[in-house]
Amino acid sequence: MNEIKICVLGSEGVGKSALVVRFLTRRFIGEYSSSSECIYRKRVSVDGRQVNLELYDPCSQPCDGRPSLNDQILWADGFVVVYDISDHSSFITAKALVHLIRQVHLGTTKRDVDSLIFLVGNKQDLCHLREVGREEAQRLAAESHCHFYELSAAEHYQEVALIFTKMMQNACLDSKAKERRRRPSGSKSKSMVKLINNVFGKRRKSV
Ligand SMILES: Nc1nc2c(ncn2[C@@H]2O[C@H](COP(=O)(O)OP(=O)(O)OP(=O)(O)O)[C@@H](O)[C@H]2O)c(=O)[nH]1
Repeated sequence: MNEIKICVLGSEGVGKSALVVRFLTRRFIGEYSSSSECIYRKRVSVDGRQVNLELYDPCSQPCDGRPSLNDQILWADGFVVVYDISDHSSFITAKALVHLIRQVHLGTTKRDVDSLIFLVGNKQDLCHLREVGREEAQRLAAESHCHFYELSAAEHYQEVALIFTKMMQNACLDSKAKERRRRPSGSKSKSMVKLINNVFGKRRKSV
């Protein structure tokens, strides 16, 4: 795999841009434009392998030419689904997004993307305003077989970097597994052809 596409989804203001910018620049800036969508491109090393990372941060405001949610989901290999721990409605949206991603991929690409969905509770620094319990989010992650992290883009760099790194590693493993699944059947059919040729070749000789 030479390319990994990650889409960051979640309701308005949960900190999607903050997470992406934190990962790419190590900085927390505070205010980000929400009227434009961005695809960030970066060449990264994943377990010693060079890959092109594309990170999609969609805009929450309606804007011209914005791809539909389904198209965004089909475009991506992996998903960071973000909610704000101090806003329960954002968790409900995250839950719906996790279910939608699984449905869309299982229905259209027949891909099991469970290992490539990361549910992320952001704004952990606002725990005095917490509306979403850790256990509630852990339950959703367990039911949906996806990964779960809680962090603060404002305060943590290492945790943010870990999420994106793990996601890229999983995407590479997923593509390797796919290649392996394809290869044995290819070599099996090749050896089957060889076997058939041998059998018929021998018969022809004996005639
Ligand atoms: N306290 C706190 N505030 C945060 C954190 N992450 C982001 N914010 C703030 O939350 C607000 C929204 O952050 P954005 O990164 O613009 O959120 P978004 O999800 O990209 O927003 P839209 O593009 O409008 O959907 C900003 O004021 C950020 O400073 C965090 O970890 N802690």
